[in-house]
Amino acid sequence: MTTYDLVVIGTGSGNTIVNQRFADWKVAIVERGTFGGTCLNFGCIPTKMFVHAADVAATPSVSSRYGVDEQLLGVRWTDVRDRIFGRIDPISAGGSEYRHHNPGVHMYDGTGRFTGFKELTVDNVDGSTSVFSAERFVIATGSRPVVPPIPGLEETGYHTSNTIMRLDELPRRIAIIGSGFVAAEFAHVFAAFGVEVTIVARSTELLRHEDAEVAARYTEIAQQKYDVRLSRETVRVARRDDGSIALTMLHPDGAEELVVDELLVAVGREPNSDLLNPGATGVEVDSAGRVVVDKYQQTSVDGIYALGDVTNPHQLKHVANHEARVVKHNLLNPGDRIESDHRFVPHAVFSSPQIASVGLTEDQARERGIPYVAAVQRYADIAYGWAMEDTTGFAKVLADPDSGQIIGCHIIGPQAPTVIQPVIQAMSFGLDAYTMARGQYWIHPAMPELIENALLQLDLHPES
Ligand SMILES: Cc1cc2nc3c(=O)[nH]c(=O)nc-3n(C[C@H](O)[C@H](O)[C@H](O)COP(=O)(O)OP(=O)(O)OC[C@H]3O[C@@H](n4cnc5c(N)ncnc54)[C@H](O)[C@@H]3O)c2cc1C
Ligand SMILES: NC(=O)c1ccc[n+]([C@@H]2O[C@H](COP(=O)([O-])OP(=O)(O)OC[C@H]3O[C@@H](n4cnc5c(N)ncnc54)[C@H](O)[C@@H]3O)[C@@H](O)[C@H]2O)c1
Repeated sequence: MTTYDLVVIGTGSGNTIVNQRFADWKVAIVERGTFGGTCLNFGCIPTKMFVHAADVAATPSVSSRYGVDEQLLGVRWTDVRDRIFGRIDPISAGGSEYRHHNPGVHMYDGTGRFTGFKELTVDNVDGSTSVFSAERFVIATGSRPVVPPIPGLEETGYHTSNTIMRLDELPRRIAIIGSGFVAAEFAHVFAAFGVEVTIVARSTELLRHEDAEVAARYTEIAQQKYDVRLSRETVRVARRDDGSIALTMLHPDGAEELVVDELLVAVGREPNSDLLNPGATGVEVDSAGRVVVDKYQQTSVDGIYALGDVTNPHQLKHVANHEARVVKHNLLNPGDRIESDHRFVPHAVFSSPQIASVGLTEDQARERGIPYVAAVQRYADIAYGWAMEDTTGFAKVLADPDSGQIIGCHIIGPQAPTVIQPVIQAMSFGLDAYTMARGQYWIHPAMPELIENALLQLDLHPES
């Protein structure tokens, strides 16, 4: 049986590990799907390219507030789509080509599953089977969309984030089941392109994992832009004779039907650990199906590491990238391993308006009995907010009242994912709120003044 020094399973973030530093290693990479994984092909990158096009399409709807009258003449969906995938598909194909022809790496195109201790069997896409062993493995198999067991869903047909961006034409009406990241981002994209969007949420508000005030503000704004159905349980989906799709939903006051042309299911993602049969090599998996790792990203088996969505509750690319760097270091330096740092994991929702967050929400701080002071700064009260005529956005900062250390920040409004970055930096490097606010220049009148002003409003004692 062939034995490798290292086998990486999954070509999303896992692919970034193998570089020239592994030139002397005998390495194999296994991939069952599209080379490059979720972020490149089905996730972060194409969605944000669609979001940018949507932001452009939405501009005329607000331009008159500046005294500029614009008109949206049309959205050429296939041109939007083909520009995006015309850029992405060649990157995926190029990466695949490189790996298949790189003499230092053996590429297996198929689904890997453990069949013994440090033994992997790959069911290759060409129908053959390969069995090999390795000293070290990296499990980087990611996650996939959850498909809820709604009667009629399979027979009717539906989209997930894997397929929705490749539609042949824009539908007139779309329903999105779910109320998280994917629902918020695609609601913006499709609505900006002129599609009638209905969000069907089980919860009483959208983006309910955000800070309560942010979730409430987003829900309020979404209700003005989309048809938002809260507290709905979809109990049946059916295809009608005219090709449209009927959803039957229960709500606290009874039942209702919704008819649309396309259906997007966006109710979360589950780890791809089941296909891998990790138990056969002794790798532990938790009750949510996540591969269990220690602070070095090592699984319960010496020499088998895991990273990204298959192991982490934060299903985010920057987290997978960070963990890939840790795993790479630990593979190359087994005597001097480093720990991954999950102290301040930020996230952003590229919805309309945009949202960004790091650290504790107010509810979390309260529930954990952590003392804090909070301050809120509205975009409407900073100079750049005047320029944008923003009336709904704000930043909330939470800090320890005694040390001034920032413990959380939550922003809803223009460029939130960019505006929050200095706060992530301050938290990561232990900079207190007052020093952060007064120890540097803040370019006037730029948007980060939102953060400066929020920090200065914190009731810190003593104010150093
Ligand atoms: C629509 C959408 C938008 C997103 N937007 C953002 C964003 O803006 N910012 C952000 O930070 N994150 C975003 N994410 C999340 C981000 O894409 C993921 O967190 C990240 O891609 C996970 O990387 P990974 O390497 O863990 O897994 P992946 O990139 O999914 O790679 C796993 C690979 O393993 C392969 N595989 C699985 N099982 C096997 C097996 N048994 N054998 C062989 N190969 C296997 C899969 O085919 C896949 O190619 C988004 C996700 C989605 C769905
Ligand atoms: N900007 C970003 O970073 C970005 C964008 C998209 C996706 N992602 C990642 O991908 C993950 C998956 O996104 P997502 O939006 O699918 O999941 P999500 O976890 O963000 O939200 C899913 C929502 O669906 C609800 N839900 C669950 N079952 C339901 C059901 N049967 N009917 C109706 N609602 C139901 C949940 O309560 C939850 O609020 C995210 O958690 C995130 O980690 C990140």
